[in-house]
Formats: sequence, structure tokens, C-alpha cells
Amino acid sequence: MNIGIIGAGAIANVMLERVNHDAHENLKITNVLVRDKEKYQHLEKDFDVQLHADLDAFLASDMDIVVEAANVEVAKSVLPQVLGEKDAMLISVGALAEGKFVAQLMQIAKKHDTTLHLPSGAIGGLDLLQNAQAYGELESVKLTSRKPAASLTYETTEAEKAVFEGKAIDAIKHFPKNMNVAVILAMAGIGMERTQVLLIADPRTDRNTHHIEVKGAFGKASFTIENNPLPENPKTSYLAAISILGTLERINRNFVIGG
Ligand SMILES: NC(=O)C1=CN([C@@H]2O[C@H](COP(=O)(O)OP(=O)(O)OC[C@H]3O[C@@H](n4cnc5c(N)ncnc54)[C@H](OP(=O)(O)O)[C@@H]3O)[C@@H](O)[C@H]2O)C=CC1
Ligand SMILES: O=C([O-])CC(=O)C(=O)O
Repeated sequence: MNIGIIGAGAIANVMLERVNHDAHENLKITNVLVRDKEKYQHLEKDFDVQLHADLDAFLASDMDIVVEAANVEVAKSVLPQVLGEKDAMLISVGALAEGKFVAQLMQIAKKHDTTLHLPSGAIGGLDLLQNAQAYGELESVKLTSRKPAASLTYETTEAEKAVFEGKAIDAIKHFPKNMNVAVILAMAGIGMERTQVLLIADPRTDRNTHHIEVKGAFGKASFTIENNPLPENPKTSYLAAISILGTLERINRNFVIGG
């Protein structure tokens, strides 16, 4: 499968290392879209990719799927065109917080027979949420995220502090680089308005921890993911990068586990 990536930061780098350097059996990253070609010129030689700064030229390349790994604003602006031409995968899922935009993308995908894949990112358990909600039987979903204070631009040597408490829809507005997990959780479960979020800035942790509590007709579940961060961008968990790779690997399989 030929893959194009939008963005060349922490997540894109893990992908380039794992897929192209380690010579993956079925996957190859062939094209990368950036906004500053000079800054990222070295990628062409390091990873044998074609670098682009122009979306039209990028989309004209031989790619089976385009993976967005840039940011929420970029995702919002390019997704309609990308999905009109190619299958796509989105990690800045905060771009999908507004229902109207999701509906527009679904129309485009239907018209052009393309698919938008949304990996679980820095969390897990989305199979459980989707099953529990399939017949509207989920009652409550609560996410408590704890991140290093510095990565929330909340510098302090004092005790931990709650920097946000409220709905998923507002969490992503205030923290677009940290609360994509709240949006994918809401999409899998009971939506942006009913998914409750608590975000804690913790000066004593170097991990991104996400604790999820779910209640419904099935019973209740709670689980915690203690993520190691990516050194290049400590806001971002390593799991987010490998959730893209895992999802790419599973796309063409002849059997499906979970889901
Ligand atoms: N769903 C989830 O669970 C998670 C989602 N994320 C999200 O994933 C995304 C990527 O994360 P990460 O790799 O850590 O981010 P980085 O900040 O490390 O990298 C972002 C990259 O996007 C590039 N970029 C910015 N604007 C454009 C543009 N207009 N066109 C092309 N490229 C552009 C940047 O380039 P430049 O150097 O020019 O700025 C940079 O290379 C973020 O939105 C992050 O919030 C992260 C973790 C978990
Ligand atoms: O990587 C993480 O732990 C979560 C994150 O940044 C996000 O959801 O935007």
C-alpha cells in the first residue's frame, strides 16, 4: 500500500522510521506534504519519499491512502479535497468535533466511494463504546486526562491543577493539541455534548495518562492508559503513532478482530 502523509512532525517521523527504514512488508510511504519544503528537504534522501508543498501535486501522486498527521486546522482545510480523491486517515480528529462538517465529509466520501479511517489514537476501548452504544444503551462516559504541566503550557512547580472540566466539544476548543482523544471517545460513544472531560496539568508526571469510565446497559467499565510520550513532541503519545500503523496494517486483512 502506497501511503502519503500530511505533516512531518513527531508522528510522521515514527511512521517514516517504522515503515520505510524498517522496510515494512506491505506498506510504503511514498509522498509527504509539508508547508516548508526547505525545512524538510532531508526527508527525500533519508526516507526515499517525494516531498510536496502543493496539495494538488501531492494528491496527483500514486497513493492508496493519505494520512493526516499535522494539526486540527490543516485537517479541516484539506480533508474535503483529500476525501474527494483518496481514502484518508485522520489523527487530528478534533477536526471532526462539529457534526455539520462530519456530515459534509460523509457526503463527499459516499459520492466518491472513498473511506475515512479514524484510528483510536492515544486511547483504546473504542470497540466497547461502539458496541455499548449501537442501540443507544450507553449512559455515561467520563475521560480524565493527566498530562505534564509544561505540555499544557501551564508552567508551575506547585501541585497538580485541573485546567479544564466540561464537555468534549469544549475540551477540544480549548486544547486542540491535547484533547483529540476526547473527540474520538465522544464519536465512538455518546457524542460531544454528553462526554465529560477533566484535564489535569501535573508538574510531576512525564506521561500522558487517560482514564476512561463508562456506564451503560451492559454494566460498567473503566480503564487507564499510561502513555509514554514521543521525545520530539511530549504532548503526543507514542500510542497515537502506532495506532495509525496498526490501523493501516489491518485495512486489507481478510479477517477482523474486535471492531
Ligand atoms: N488522536 C489522538 O489521539 C492524537 C492526536 N494527535 C494529533 O496529531 C497531530 C500530529 O501530532 P504531532 O506529530 O505530534 O505534531 P507535530 O507538531 O510534531 O507535527 C506537526 C507537523 O505538521 C506540519 N504542518 C503544519 N502546518 C502544515 C500545513 N499547512 N501543511 C502541511 N504540514 C503542516 C508541521 O510542520 P511545520 O514544522 O512547518 O510546523 C509539522 O511537521 C496533532 O494535531 C496532534 O494534536 C496527537 C496525539 C494523539
Ligand atoms: O497523545 C495524547 O496522549 C493525547 C493527545 O495529545 C490528544 O488527544 O490530542
